Amino acid sequence: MFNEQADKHLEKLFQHIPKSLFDELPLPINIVDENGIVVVMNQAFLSFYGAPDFKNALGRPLLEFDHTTRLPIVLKTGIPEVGIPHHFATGKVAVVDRIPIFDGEQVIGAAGMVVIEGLESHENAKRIRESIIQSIRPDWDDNTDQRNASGAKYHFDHIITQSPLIKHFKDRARSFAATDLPVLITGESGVGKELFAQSIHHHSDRRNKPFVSINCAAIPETLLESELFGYEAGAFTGASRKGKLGKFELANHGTLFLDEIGDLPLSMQSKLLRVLQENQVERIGGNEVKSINVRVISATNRNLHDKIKTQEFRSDLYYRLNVLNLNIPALRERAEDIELLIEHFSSLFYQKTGIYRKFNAEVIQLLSRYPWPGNIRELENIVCRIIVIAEDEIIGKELIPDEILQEILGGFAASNDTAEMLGGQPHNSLAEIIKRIEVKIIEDTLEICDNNKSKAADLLGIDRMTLYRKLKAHDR
Ligand SMILES: Nc1ncnc2c1ncn2[C@@H]1O[C@H](COP(=O)(O)OP(=O)(O)OP(=O)(O)O)[C@@H](O)[C@H]1O
Repeated sequence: MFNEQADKHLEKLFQHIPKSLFDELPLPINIVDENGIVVVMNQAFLSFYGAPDFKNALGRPLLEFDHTTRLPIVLKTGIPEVGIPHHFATGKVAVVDRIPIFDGEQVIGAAGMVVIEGLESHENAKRIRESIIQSIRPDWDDNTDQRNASGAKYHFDHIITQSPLIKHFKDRARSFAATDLPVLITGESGVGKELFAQSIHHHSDRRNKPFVSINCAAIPETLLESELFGYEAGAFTGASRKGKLGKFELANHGTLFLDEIGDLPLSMQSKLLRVLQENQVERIGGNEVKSINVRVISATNRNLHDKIKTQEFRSDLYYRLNVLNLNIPALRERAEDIELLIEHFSSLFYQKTGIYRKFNAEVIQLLSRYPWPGNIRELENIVCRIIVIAEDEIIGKELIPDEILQEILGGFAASNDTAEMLGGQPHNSLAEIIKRIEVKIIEDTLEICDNNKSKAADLLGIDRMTLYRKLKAHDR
């Protein structure tokens, strides 16, 4: 079943398959245009879906008919999602592929294909599926089998973003992957430094070799040396009888990710520098020197320049590690990603649990004003926390945790610039300015709390009587 608008998409889709076969394809397919409007649905899809009114979805937004669809996300990210289990709104569960359709660099639509059990193993269906994927994106490399091959779970497709800034960093990181040089990734906690490190490994020639990571802040100083370099049998009291391989040896021919490198104790810094200079390790208690071939990616949320000034970090080690550099921006510097990430994490939650919740526009707007000190990790955590307690399908602002609301309100006050507070009259007294700020904060809080004065008083950390008194004093 398809309408006239479908032609453009079908042209792309059917480079290798005659158009007339579309309705006979045993593979359930639906296709949306760049606005998420359904332009194609084949008979197999309608039969699979089993909801008779679904054929009315043609020409309408897919989301209206199936709130569980991730095709709108694929439209935004341009990233294929292949072989993913999906719970449909009808309760059916199937393995699906979601493929963006490109015209040059531009995403002009997305196709959803149901790869049902049994159908997947059917040779014909498999061939057709591969042919469709190839015709949509001949250069696309099906990555489903690459996961976990090396211990790196993530690759660039997992970095969800619509921010030009992050897209730029992804491009830069891709070009770093083509080299074998050390990379230092800096940025606040939770911005995705490890995601970038794993993606670089995955995109490099070392992708089928190990990706080994060590958190330099989490391991006690006394154990760090044996963790990094290993030890021989009976090297010290309490050592294992068999000895132990260090992370460098484990990562041989692959990538070693040194997380929280800014917290590496000084004593270890000189040992690490020596290994990096000589490309050789010697296990504790051993007398054999072993050559190693490891690419090092390190990350830190510390300011290493400051640490060098205070002599807590060796400058020679810094220059060795910081040949290529990525400084990942905080989430608040790319607020345009917040809505997309909320959708992404709600959708992941849904895939895992079958619980579907949608954040309303006001909540998204409020959360976009929160500074997210814990960045994406914090956002993911808050999205899950809210979904778990939400009883209704649509999530409203009353479910935003109080501590987050308080921060948002503080932000409102700070963002009211001085000129506005001065009301255009530079000769206002300080008391007048403070009064204006107070009125504004109280008004914003009441608005957020739907005029519920007890809740507003709670958020402002004052008792209800004080709030009434202030409202009266300000003629509100
Ligand atoms: N752009 C993104 N899209 C989707 N998920 C993301 C993105 N960036 C980060 N995440 C997720 O956020 C969490 C934190 O990311 P990650 O561990 O890479 O951050 P980090 O900067 O290394 O943190 P830390 O400094 O605390 O080690 C992970 O669950 C990661 O998968």
